[in-house]
Amino acid sequence: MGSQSQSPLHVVDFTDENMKPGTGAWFSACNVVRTALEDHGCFIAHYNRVGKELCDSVVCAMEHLFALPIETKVQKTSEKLFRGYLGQITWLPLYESLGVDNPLTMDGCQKFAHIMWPQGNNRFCESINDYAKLLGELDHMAKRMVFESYGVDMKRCDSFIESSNYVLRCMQYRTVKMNENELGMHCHTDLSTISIVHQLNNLNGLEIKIMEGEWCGVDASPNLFVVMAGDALQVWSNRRIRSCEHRVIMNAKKIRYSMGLFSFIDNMVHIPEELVNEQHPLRYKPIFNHDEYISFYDKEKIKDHNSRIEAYCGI
Ligand SMILES: O=C(O)CCC(=O)C(=O)O
Ligand SMILES: [Fe+2]
Repeated sequence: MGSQSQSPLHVVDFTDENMKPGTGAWFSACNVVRTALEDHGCFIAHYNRVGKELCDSVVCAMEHLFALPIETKVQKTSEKLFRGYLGQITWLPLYESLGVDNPLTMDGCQKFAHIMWPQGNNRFCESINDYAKLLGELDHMAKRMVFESYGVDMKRCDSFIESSNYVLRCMQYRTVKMNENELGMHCHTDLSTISIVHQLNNLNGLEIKIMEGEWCGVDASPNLFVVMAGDALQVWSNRRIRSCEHRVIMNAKKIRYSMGLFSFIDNMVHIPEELVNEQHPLRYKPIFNHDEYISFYDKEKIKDHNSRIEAYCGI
């Protein structure tokens, strides 16, 4: 399964209160973000706004959620891919997940909670919504940094953010039984623009592919979040950024909980002209329909993300 190596992943410090647009700290962080996304499709955000206490209450919410009977969990269905209940998958036996649609709004959290607990569950909704909003702020900052680092107008970034929709996927990995494979989640790229992944209860497992055959583990901490480029950001960036290949190896001795905030675009995605020049000729059709791409993924089942993107919008 390839070897582990010392972390070459870039870390961006979001704990500095003075790091605001226009400052030197912001400017240098933008450069690190761009280099990291171009090199590995991801960076590690050191972000302390969630903190241990909120993490603990979200872990508690996850324990209650996944302890519900399967018949209840399967009630969360969705027309959209990967947003309903996923579990009992023969080739991914350790994995179970549930997607909360529109988690940045209290209404989204309540709609989800009502499916799981018809009488409602305020405590669950409050923790999940507080947590998702903080991840949402990180998502917005990451997008601003990406746009700024390529010199793309901030108004374009604001409309990119405004036309984003989010799902918070709550994930549980059970421990392996004797002689069972430790693969928690196969190697893949996400279909999102940006995904933020958090190893919620401090158990490692997430690995990033840094080169063919070389994997790099990510340390779990309440303050470390992996910000990954998805396929849609690869297209938006005219393939300057590559979408992040990752997997989960489940060698923990306890149930592992992780969270992913995935963002998608409602409108068309336009490749900015700032990203196209002689050195970087246009690689994809300049207008990309994110929903249509997800349907294409579902229908065509092309595993390799570069071949999939190429087949959908290559020129
Ligand atoms: O559980 C994790 O750490 C990552 C999960 C993941 O990659 C995904 O849901 O797309
Ligand atoms: Fe993923």
